[in-house]
Amino acid sequence: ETSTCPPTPLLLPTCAYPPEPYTIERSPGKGLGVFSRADLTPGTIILREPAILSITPPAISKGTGYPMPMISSLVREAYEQLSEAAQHAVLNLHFHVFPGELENGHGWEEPLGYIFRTNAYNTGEGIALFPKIARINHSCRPNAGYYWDGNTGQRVVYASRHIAAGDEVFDSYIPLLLPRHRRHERLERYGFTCSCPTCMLSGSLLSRSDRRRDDIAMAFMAFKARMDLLKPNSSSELREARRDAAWSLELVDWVEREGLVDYFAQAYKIVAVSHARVGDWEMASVWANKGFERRVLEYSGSGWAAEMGELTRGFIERWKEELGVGK
Ligand SMILES: C[S@@+](CC[C@H](N)C(=O)[O-])C[C@H]1O[C@@H](n2cnc3c(N)ncnc32)[C@H](O)[C@@H]1O
Repeated sequence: ETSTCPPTPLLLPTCAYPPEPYTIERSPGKGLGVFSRADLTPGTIILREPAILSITPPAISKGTGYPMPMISSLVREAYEQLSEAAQHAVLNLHFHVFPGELENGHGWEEPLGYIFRTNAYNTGEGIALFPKIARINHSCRPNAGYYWDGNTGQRVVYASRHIAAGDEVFDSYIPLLLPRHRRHERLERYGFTCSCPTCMLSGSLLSRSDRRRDDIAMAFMAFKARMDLLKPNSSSELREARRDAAWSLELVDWVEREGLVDYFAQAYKIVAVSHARVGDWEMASVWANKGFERRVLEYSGSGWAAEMGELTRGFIERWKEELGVGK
């Protein structure tokens, strides 16, 4: 069971898992779900899958939705090209319809459009269905992340934290830096109310979590404006930069407490850059390296991993200069 490695390379140099470290089973209250068959360390690839049906949607202006009848007919066209087995796999997918929607006649009289709305993911060029990945349920504290690998034309799902054998694999369908009521609004189109550990909090624990997610979103925005690496020019600017550096560590604490693994790298980068601004090259190097490790774990071939690697190398050079080593 554990001897054969998958044909596609794992990020990890050794393969201690069965070829497919997941299974698709019933998940109580959630329909089908994907479950881990082994203890998975962060970064382990769980699933790679090419699209079974893909469309290139028309360009839309930001903030407006796709014209649904048009999407529906693009999906229908693509569906007609599929083999019978592939058509069967598509029609087998779960879909959500709002009461009365089927009768309203907005061009979605058949399930294809609804199947697409409930299950499709973005690829580099379009929107597509992946029948196995479509079985992954949502959590606001997910244990899996994903990316589109344009080189192989596959969507890749990886463990973003440790997943024990038998655990359900969850990704997130929505942005997570929102309080619970706003996350639930975003999830309405999927027809369920999330009951993940974060959504099940109540009283002061829930308000704390909601506030933290809001605060993290605001802190990310505030830091974005200060990531220019300019050295402080006056004693007041230096004081402010030192305050930022201390605050950045608090931001990491919030992100880690919320278990928002998808945002760790972003928070670590903020700590690194904030400490670089005040000339603390040791802290800058250590935190940039943490961010780099995280980016590599998420997707070693990404531009973000390359960028974080560059930043880390630069900070380490400055640290070495300060220590007078490597000359
Ligand atoms: C992309 S599908 C996921 C796989 C689906 N469970 C199935 O049986 O095919 C999305 C649907 O799964 C269900 N779902 C996903 N996450 C859920 C959750 N946290 N709690 C309850 N239902 C969930 C909802 O019915 C949703 O419309």
